[in-house]
Amino acid sequence: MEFLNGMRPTHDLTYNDVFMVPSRSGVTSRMDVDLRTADRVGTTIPIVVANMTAVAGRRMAETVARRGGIAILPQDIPLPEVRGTIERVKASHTVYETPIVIGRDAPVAQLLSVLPKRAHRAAVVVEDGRPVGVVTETDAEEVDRFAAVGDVMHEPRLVLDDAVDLREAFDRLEEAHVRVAPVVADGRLVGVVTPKGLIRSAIYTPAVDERGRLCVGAAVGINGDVAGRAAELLAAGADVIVVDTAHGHQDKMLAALPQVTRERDRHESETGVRVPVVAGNVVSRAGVEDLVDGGADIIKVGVGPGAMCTTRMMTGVGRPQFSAVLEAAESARALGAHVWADGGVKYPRDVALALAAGAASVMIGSWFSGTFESPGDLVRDTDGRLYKESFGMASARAVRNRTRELSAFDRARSALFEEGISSGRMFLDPQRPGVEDLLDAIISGVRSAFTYAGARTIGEFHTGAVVGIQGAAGYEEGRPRHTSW
Ligand SMILES: NC(=O)C1=CN([C@@H]2O[C@H](COP(=O)(O)OP(=O)(O)OC[C@H]3O[C@@H](n4cnc5c(N)ncnc54)[C@H](OP(=O)(O)O)[C@@H]3O)[C@@H](O)[C@H]2O)C=CC1
Ligand SMILES: Nc1nc2c(ncn2[C@@H]2O[C@H](COP(=O)(O)O)[C@@H](O)[C@H]2O)c(=O)[nH]1
Ligand SMILES: [K+]
Repeated sequence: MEFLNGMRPTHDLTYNDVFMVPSRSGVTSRMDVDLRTADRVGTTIPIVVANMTAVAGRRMAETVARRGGIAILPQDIPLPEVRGTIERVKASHTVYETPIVIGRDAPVAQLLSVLPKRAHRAAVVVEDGRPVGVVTETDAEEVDRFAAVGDVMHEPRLVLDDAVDLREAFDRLEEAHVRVAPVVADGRLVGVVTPKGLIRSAIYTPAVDERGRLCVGAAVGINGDVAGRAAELLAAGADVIVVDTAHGHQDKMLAALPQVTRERDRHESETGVRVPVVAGNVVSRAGVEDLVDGGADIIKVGVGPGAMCTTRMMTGVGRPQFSAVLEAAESARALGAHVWADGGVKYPRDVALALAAGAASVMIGSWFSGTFESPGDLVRDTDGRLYKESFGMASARAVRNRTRELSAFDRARSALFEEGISSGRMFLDPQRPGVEDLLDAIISGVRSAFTYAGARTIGEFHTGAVVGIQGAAGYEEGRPRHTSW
């Protein structure tokens, strides 16, 4: 990346402080852009879902991996649960969406509580493994909540065989005027498809492991039995291990990290699979160097930009994220390592700018918590707007959960040191309520940014992007106006 006209920033920059100027481009189509990442994680788009309890669960993980990204399961989730989640993500189909299955005798009230769990918002009634009914929210409108699903469902108008070609499947859905259809293999339900999902399957390449199963990562903290948890995560099939703490440039991290890389090396010698290790968070050259020295392949960068994060206001500590990523990426590159830009992403432009600064991938938390696929329950506010509750991993709420093994006194004391919001409201965008809708926006924005820079790959974008510095008025000028002024 270079600064426009050799400009030299006089202070550290946030994403809002910068813009990119177009360069002469030989990339004439946005479809010619290849967004595979160089960090050896297996992602085909540079998007990582943050290890936050309100964001990364099973549905998020499989949905994002199907489109080429990866989710990191948080360090606070008990091991048996993490194992089960990894197993189920790996068992999910790489093309077809996981169906919501409901019994014929289940009450409509139950149906309505499970429908928002998937963006396709339809459930399938299955008998002996075969789809015998499909039921949507419309079917349940103005029906008694205690009525049985069997009374409101309709027979599937279209059932597709799993050998069907994606284009043909799309045409058949359109012809049948069907919004969602079950897919079967030997008559048994294996998934569902929607027209939009089929188009996405033609655009995105799933992130898969060496055995062709969807990828998912998992995090470990720096306290407790770090080596033990890392070994368990590797045995469970995690495709990347994230060693994560607020202050990544501290002795405890530097002691924990080699324990994890040792387990990773042992796993490699036993299985032949090398699982990348990510460590963070840091924002300085020295921090990057020490973590790479400790064996990390990827450095997670960002202190304070997160939406749920109060660190900067509590401590004054942190660093404007664009400059943090720029410096960290430069140091990491010199050492053969990579950087994930973590936190503060609110628009597709922020992802493009993080990549311009040199990130291999970009981690997103809160923005994705406001989607159907995040783990929380869907809630409606007094104005009827749908939202999910989000909370920071250093909030009193998360700390209380993480320290549940400690004495009441120690738990209460730890919770005093909160550096995060305990109850944020992340509203679902009515136009983009699913995480795949957000991915579509992000990826189309990023592909477009690459063509403006004349870059076909993330590597070319790292070198080719030209970045200028702007004031608040420059940023404001770029915002759309939905009403007159
Ligand atoms: N990117 C960011 O800006 C931040 C991210 N987070 C996220 O919150 C989650 C929890 O992280 P974390 O709070 O580190 O909890 P952890 O459970 O990982 O514990 C942190 C450990 O580091 C010690 N420590 C020393 N200095 C600090 C410090 N300044 N802040 C926090 N801990 C410190 C703590 O000891 P003791 O408690 O005795 O001080 C404790 O032993 C992680 O997912 C992390 O990414 C949290 C804050 C900032
Ligand atoms: N200081 C805190 N940082 C937090 C907390 N919970 C998460 N985080 C960090 O934010 C990013 C995600 O950023 P977002 O803007 O996309 O939401 C996450 O990966 C953590 O590094 C917290 O409680 N305090
Ligand atoms: K913040």
